[in-house]
Amino acid sequence: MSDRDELLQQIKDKAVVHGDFVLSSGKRASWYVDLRRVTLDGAAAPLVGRVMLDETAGLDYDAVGGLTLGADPVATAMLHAAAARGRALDAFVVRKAGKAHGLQRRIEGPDVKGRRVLAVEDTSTTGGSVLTAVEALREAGAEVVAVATILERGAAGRIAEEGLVYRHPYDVSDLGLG
Ligand SMILES: O=P(O)(O)OC[C@H]1O[C@H](OP(=O)(O)OP(=O)(O)O)[C@H](O)[C@@H]1O
Ligand SMILES: O=C(O)c1cc(=O)[nH]c(=O)[nH]1
Repeated sequence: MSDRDELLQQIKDKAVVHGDFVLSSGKRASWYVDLRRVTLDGAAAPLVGRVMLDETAGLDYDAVGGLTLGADPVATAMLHAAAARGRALDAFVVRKAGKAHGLQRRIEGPDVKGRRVLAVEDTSTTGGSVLTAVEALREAGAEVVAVATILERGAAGRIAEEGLVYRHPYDVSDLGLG
């Protein structure tokens, strides 16, 4: 089975839940995809790294990250998958709010100023979270070359409005949902 097919099966088996949920945006939904159960799973996380690298092949970036928390294990999975392929890729974490002590950084990790970066998420419904990360990255002087998520849940139009390239290996139709 290909990495892409294997990861899709892992998502179906481990992350999809049905019920009545309030989403990050405040909207309600009858299904939820808890991708943390995949991105923090020992068998699935390496697949996340490889599939997301493959999905973004051809884009020129050397650092990856997004708004904590969902983006964090996506970025580190990509970092490790890249290292296994002999490619140097840094990761970063965008805080939801600035930090008042220590170095008072909003974006943690190697400096992103002047670098070509990829903004990632586990999933994107309205695009609010990933676009918050894009804004913080631009403020910090990074060039955001694209946005990438594991699962596109409805944000494609909003991301396109911002003129950003958007890559995602799966959307809701792959899960038979929506
Ligand atoms: O496209 P959006 O409408 O922004 O929704 C998607 C966001 O919702 C989830 O995070 P959540 O806000 O639950 O926070 P967490 O990452 O800290 O768990 C998910 O990880 C995305 O970041
Ligand atoms: O919109 C969200 O908050 C959201 C949807 C979803 O399926 N999974 C998730 O982690 N967040």
